[in-house]
Amino acid sequence: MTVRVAVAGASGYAGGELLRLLLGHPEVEVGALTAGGNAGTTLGQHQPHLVPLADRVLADTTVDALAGHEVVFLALPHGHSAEIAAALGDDVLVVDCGADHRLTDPAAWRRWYGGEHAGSWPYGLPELPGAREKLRGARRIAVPGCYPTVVSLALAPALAHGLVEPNAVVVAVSGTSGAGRNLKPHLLGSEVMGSASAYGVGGTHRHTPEIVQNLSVVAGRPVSVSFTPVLAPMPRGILATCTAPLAADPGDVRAAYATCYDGEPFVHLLPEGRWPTTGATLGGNAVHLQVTVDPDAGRLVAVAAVDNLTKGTAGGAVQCMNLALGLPETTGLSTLGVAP
Ligand SMILES: NC(=O)C1=CN([C@@H]2O[C@H](COP(=O)(O)OP(=O)(O)OC[C@H]3O[C@@H](n4cnc5c(N)ncnc54)[C@H](OP(=O)(O)O)[C@@H]3O)[C@@H](O)[C@H]2O)C=CC1
Ligand SMILES: CC(=O)N[C@@H](CCC(=O)OP(=O)(O)O)C(=O)O
Repeated sequence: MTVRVAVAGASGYAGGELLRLLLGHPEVEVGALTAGGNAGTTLGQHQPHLVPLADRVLADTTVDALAGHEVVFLALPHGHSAEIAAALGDDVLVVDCGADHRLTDPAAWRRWYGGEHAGSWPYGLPELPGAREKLRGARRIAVPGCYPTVVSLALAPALAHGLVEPNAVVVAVSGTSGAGRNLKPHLLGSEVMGSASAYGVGGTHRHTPEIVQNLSVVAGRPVSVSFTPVLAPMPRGILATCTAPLAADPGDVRAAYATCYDGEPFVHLLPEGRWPTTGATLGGNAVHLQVTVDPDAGRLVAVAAVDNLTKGTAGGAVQCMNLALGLPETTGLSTLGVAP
C-alpha cells in the first residue's frame, strides 16, 4: 500500500515535522508541498534537515495543488481548512493541524476565535476514551492543540475515575516553536533567551475551552480549568504541571493511571519517583507522565512532557492518519527521544 500525501504549510514548523515523519513512513509517498508567501521557493531553503526533499518547489496553497492525493495534511493558520476540505471531496482524508474543527460548541468557537464555526471533526487524540473508534475510517480529523494534547492526557484518568474534584489548575511551559515560525518581537532570541514568561493568564488562552471540552467529556460533568501557559527559552517541548483537589476516597492513584494507559503505545507512565523532562520526549511521538498525591495540600499532581511538534502536532496527526487508513497505529512513528 502506498498512499500519496500532500502537505499544505510545508515551510512552517508543523509542516516540517510532518514531512520528517512522513519521509520515514513506509506506506507514504510525499506529493505536493504548498506554502503561502514562500510559494515558489524550495523546501530546502526552509527545512534544511529534510535533505531528500531539498529541491522540491513549494506550490501556492490551492485546491488544484492539493487535489489528486489520498491524504492532505493542513498545517496552515486557522481559518483555511473548511474551504479546502469542501473542495477536496469526501473520499480524501483531510487531517487539519489547525483549530478550526476542534471545538464542538459553536458558541465557544465564536467566543474564543470569532466568526462562524465551520463544524467539528473527529478529534485526533486516540488515547481519550471513545476517540479511537471515531478515528478509524474517518476522512476528516481535527488534530488537537499542543497544550490540550498533554494536559488532557495528564488529567483524563483522574477525571474519568473520579479521583479528583472537577476543577484543575494547570501551568504548562512551552518552547518557542509552539508559536510557529512567525517574526514576532516576543519570539526574538534576545527576548526569549535567559527568560521565561507567563502569557494568556487568567483564563484568556484559546486552548482553555479545548481542554475543558476534553476533560468534561471524560468526566461526564462540567470541569473547570485554570490554565497558565509559560514561554520558555527552548525551541521545543511542553512540560505541564496539572493539579486538582483529591476526591474523598481516591484510592491508589498511580494504579488507576497505570490501568488507563496500559497498552497505549505513545503514553509512558514513568517508574515511580521519576519525573518527566521535555528533553526525553524530543522528536518522539510520546507523552511522558507521572502522577502522585500531595497529602498536605490534598491535591493530585500529574506532570507530563511532550514534544509539541511531534506527539503535540505532527506525530499525533500521522498516528491519526494510520488509524483512519486502517494501518497499524504505530506505523512510521517512534517513541524514542533525542538525548542529551
Ligand atoms: N507549532 C506547534 O507546536 C503547533 C501548531 N499547530 C497548528 O498547526 C498550524 C501550523 O502551525 P505552525 O507550523 O506552527 O505555523 P508556521 O507559522 O510555522 O507555518 C505556517 C505555514 O502556513 C503557511 N501559510 C501562512 N499563511 C498562509 C496563507 N494565507 N495561505 C497559505 N499558506 C499560508 C506558511 O507559509 P509561508 O512560509 O509561505 O508563510 C507556513 O508554511 C497552525 O494552525 C497551528 O495552530 C498545532 C499544534 C501545535
Ligand atoms: C508557545 C506558544 O505560543 N504556543 C502556542 C500554541 C499553539 C498551538 O498549539 O496551536 P494552535 O494554534 O493550533 O492551537 C500559543 O500559545 O498560541
